[in-house]
Amino acid sequence: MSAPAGRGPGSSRRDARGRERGAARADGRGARTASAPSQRRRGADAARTAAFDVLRAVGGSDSYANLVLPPLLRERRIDGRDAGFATELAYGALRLQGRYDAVIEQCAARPVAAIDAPVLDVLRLGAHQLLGMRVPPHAAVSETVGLAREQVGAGAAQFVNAVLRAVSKEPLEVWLERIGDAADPAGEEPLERLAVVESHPTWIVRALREALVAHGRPADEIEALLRADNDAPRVTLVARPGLTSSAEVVAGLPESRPGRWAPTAVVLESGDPASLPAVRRGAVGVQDEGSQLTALALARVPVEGRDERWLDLCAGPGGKAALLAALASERGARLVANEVQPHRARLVERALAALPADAVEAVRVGDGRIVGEQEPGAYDRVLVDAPCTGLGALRRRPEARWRRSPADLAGLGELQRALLGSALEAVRVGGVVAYVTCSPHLVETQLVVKDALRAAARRGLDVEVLDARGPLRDIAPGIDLADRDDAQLWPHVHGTDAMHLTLLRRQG
Ligand SMILES: C[S@@+](CC[C@H](N)C(=O)[O-])C[C@H]1O[C@@H](n2cnc3c(N)ncnc32)[C@H](O)[C@@H]1O
Repeated sequence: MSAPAGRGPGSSRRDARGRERGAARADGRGARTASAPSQRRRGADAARTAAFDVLRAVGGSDSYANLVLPPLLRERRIDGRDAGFATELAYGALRLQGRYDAVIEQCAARPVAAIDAPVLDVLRLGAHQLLGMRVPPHAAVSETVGLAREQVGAGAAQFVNAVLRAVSKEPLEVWLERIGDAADPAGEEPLERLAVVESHPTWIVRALREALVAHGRPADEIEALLRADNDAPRVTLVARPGLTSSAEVVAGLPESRPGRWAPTAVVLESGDPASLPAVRRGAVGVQDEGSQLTALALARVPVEGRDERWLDLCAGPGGKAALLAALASERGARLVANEVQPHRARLVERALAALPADAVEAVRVGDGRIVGEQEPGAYDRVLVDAPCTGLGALRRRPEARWRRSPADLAGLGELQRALLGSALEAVRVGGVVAYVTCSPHLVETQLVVKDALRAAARRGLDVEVLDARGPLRDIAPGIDLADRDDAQLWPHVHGTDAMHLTLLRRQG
């Protein structure tokens, strides 16, 4: 379902010049900010309406919140604190949807499946203001009731009023106790309790806990991990070597600081990265610090002899390709970036545009599964940043946890095995392959590597698993890694996405 009629760009809330009606926000006359909601009296404000439209687009037409919201804010000229409010409201309501639905069910005395979808979205927004943001209860209820009246109708507004008043009667801690008890009345299903309280599907909680344990971390860290998934991540920038440095970026941006691990990383404390001149000219990109570490580790691990041709097998949209090409350029090597989807290959071209021409041999559109057969032994370093469930980046993709299902693992697993198999053919003897996922799910990480090594052995390839801790510790001294050859990063430990890295060398 698309955004409700009349609420999209150019709707009745915009005047003939496309400006927000009534508020004269840009002039400051009578401005109402989302962060001072108690001062508002009528209807729904622009920030809440934007958040509502995002939830509708995500729930109704399978859109991605982080693709819908930024252009919507730009079109409606919502900026500054209002933009921050709309973002926190939409993303928070989506991340914590499981928790809020359980609260709403108790207050509405009916299952959420029996509530019309637009009304449920309004209730989720109200619940997040009451239980997840510091919006005064009176303002949260009255503004959200106004939103319901405007978007769904008077009858719905009454229902929303009654439910949100009930929600507002208890603080978050009481609700967490109640929904936890409802999920686990006998006290025998702690994962069910955790799943509802920390707002993750149970299968994901189980998979994340297994991955923690397999990587030498205590099972009870799962709670901290789920909480980290519920926090809004900071924007991390990558300073592309040869084009700029993290020190230069930090010196030019008062609202930034160096990253924790990667020498290329800069944390942006506030502001829109797209507006930064260095980002516009391609010297700097937006990239999670864990992603940076995986690309840096592939470039760091020693190879014997020739080190001239590097391959990024699954390159779109090009974040790691741009970092790899920058690193390749520094030592006279060249990158081939391959991507199966033409529109994503175009994004790779754009990401690589700022790099010296001799750093990039080609950006190709092609199926990575056959590159090994087409170009056996042609590359010195190969990155397989495999398509995956993205369970390691749930904090960045607020709706992803509700979209994914265990059934996704089968199709992705087949693709991941084929891509890694192809990479092991494409790398020369003595060269290295990095297998990377932004998922810690063991089926996508350890199991894929195990199967791909077995299949490679059947084809007569001799492949050694390298200790990824060496290059990672060279890059990030003191980084906390398990006592295993492969490396798993975690949001609650490292502050990065839960990136997985296995490094492999062709021995024969
Ligand atoms: C995890 S993303 C890569 C992210 C990228 N390395 C970056 O840092 O921006 C996986 C990519 O693999 C691509 N892909 C999926 N199947 C593929 C295939 N058979 N061959 C090559 N690329 C494929 C997807 O379209 C997607 O762009």
